[in-house]
Amino acid sequence: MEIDVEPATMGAGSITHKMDGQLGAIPLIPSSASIDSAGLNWLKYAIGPPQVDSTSPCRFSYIVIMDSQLWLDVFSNFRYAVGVFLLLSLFLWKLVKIFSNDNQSKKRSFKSWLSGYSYIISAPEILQSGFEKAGKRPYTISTPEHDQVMLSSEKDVAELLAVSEEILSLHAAANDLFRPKYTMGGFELHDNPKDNEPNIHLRVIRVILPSYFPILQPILEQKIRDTFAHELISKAGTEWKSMKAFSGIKRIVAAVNSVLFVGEPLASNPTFVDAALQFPNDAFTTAEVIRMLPAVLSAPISALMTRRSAAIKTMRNFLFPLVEERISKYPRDTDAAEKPLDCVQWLIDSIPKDRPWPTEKIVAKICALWFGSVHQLAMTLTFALYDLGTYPEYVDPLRKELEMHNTESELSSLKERWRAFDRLPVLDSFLKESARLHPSDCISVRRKALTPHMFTSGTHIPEGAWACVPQAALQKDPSYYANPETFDAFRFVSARGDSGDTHTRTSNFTDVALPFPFWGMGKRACPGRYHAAWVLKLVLAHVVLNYDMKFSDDRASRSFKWRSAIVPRSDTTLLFKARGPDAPGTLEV
Ligand code: HEM
Repeated sequence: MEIDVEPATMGAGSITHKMDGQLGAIPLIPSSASIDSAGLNWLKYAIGPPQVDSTSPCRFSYIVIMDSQLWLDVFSNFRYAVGVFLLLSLFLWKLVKIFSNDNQSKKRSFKSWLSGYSYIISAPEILQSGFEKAGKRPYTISTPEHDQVMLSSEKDVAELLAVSEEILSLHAAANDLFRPKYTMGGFELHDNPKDNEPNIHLRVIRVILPSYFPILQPILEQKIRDTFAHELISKAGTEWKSMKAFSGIKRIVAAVNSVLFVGEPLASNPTFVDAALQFPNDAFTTAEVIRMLPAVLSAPISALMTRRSAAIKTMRNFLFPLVEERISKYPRDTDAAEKPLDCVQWLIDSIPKDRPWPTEKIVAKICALWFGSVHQLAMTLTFALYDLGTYPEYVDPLRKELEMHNTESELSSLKERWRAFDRLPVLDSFLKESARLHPSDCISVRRKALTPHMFTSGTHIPEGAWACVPQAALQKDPSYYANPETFDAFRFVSARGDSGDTHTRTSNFTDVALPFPFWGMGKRACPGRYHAAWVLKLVLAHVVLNYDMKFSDDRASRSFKWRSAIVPRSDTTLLFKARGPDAPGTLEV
């Protein structure tokens, strides 16, 4: 099969060249897989999960055929069954429309339909081979909804970041992706022109929260300890306990984030935490379905799939009284020491005195922050644990480093201990290497053209098209990384070996740069990256210090792909064995 990849329009002309696609033959889905009703995983039932050959991640294939047990599983979940049914109907409807055209346009529309829809099931391969052929020149990829111009040279990306947001906008791209009008109870992600303080909530996450990391770390460690233990299921006759990796980790991340966002006691209220986890899950899944349906179906289908925004409504029902109570209980002049330490409070305290916000706006900003805070973090953490299971040779160096940290920082102040923890080189490098090779998305820095834009190189972004950076390809680019396909947890430290104390970092996990666009780039680079890196380190440290860990099986494929996303499969189980009474406890700060 051939897939179209067009070099981006250079000035007036546009050339099209073809690449060999990598769609191919077809393995079967294990029928024992069970539905993770909370995740995006229903999609694998619609197209079948790719079986990735771990030695050559680019060669994989899909199946559209399923066994009867799988169909039973799908149709036992009414909402997902409706989604699958509608998508299949849409495919058929489009095909009928195409084949009712005259011969010439039949061929043309079938080709563009095919290349757009190839993107849904093979985006990682299309993006990678486009990158290899283009050699850092811009190239264009078709998706079912719009064209994407991929930029990867220093010059093009610097220019992309400098263009005004009224021309190339992240928030407009996010609105297209997540359809918040239908999936998030009505609020929009894009900048409201009447909002004079559009960035206050971002500052809370980027600046204020990190300043409290040292004080909050012991509280978070306790939460991680408790939630982790709660997620483990004992198996009779063995010391090993099991956890469904992705769903367990999502619940751990939601619990930890709840402490940081709303504080106790709400963070321990299961109804709130469940709704807060369900809200982004519902939004992602529903947005995927309605993106592909005619606009007229967006409202009824989203109402059906989100059960009339049940999760976000529950979340808001908790947040409204919380915000109002905080405003009345802690007036501005309250001593800071008496105030709760969480994002709700810091946001309230950051609002300009002379321009108070309505409760509705505070709640909407908290929900917007929450939306970005769970999924990518949970996917990154799941992939990091997969890497720990796949490359057990790094457990010892990580343990040594963490145990030494525990001993050395026993008598230090909270701040000094946190700083030392934050600087642990092997832990930081391991996570960065895991994110480099296993990002949860092959694309970063998405910007939608609100008006047409011409780059100085002559690359043209038409209105409605997106300019993006091919993250996964850049993170494996041999011009940036030696042996780019090799997992090397010491890649970002000065020395290789397992004596953690002799290492110093050559770059940081949270650094933002073109060879590592994991956090995006420019002034929109992820404001939650310090929070994310901190939580990743705390959970990984907890696992390494307290447990031996392994996979419950040795299957090759532990993720599935949908568009440019790479999502952990819900049926991977991890096994954990406590290291015994002599093992050092969790990290002490
Ligand atoms: C591993 C976890 C995470 C990854 C990989 C990640 C990645 C990203 C990326 C790629 C962007 C777009 C940047 C750009 O286009 O230049 C972004 C934006 C954003 N992220 Fe994250 N993120 C993560 C965790 C978080 C967390 C924990 C929070 C909140 C606590 C958060 C909040 C946000 C927000 C609010 C934006 C939009 C920024 C803006 O509007 O200017 N992210 N993130």
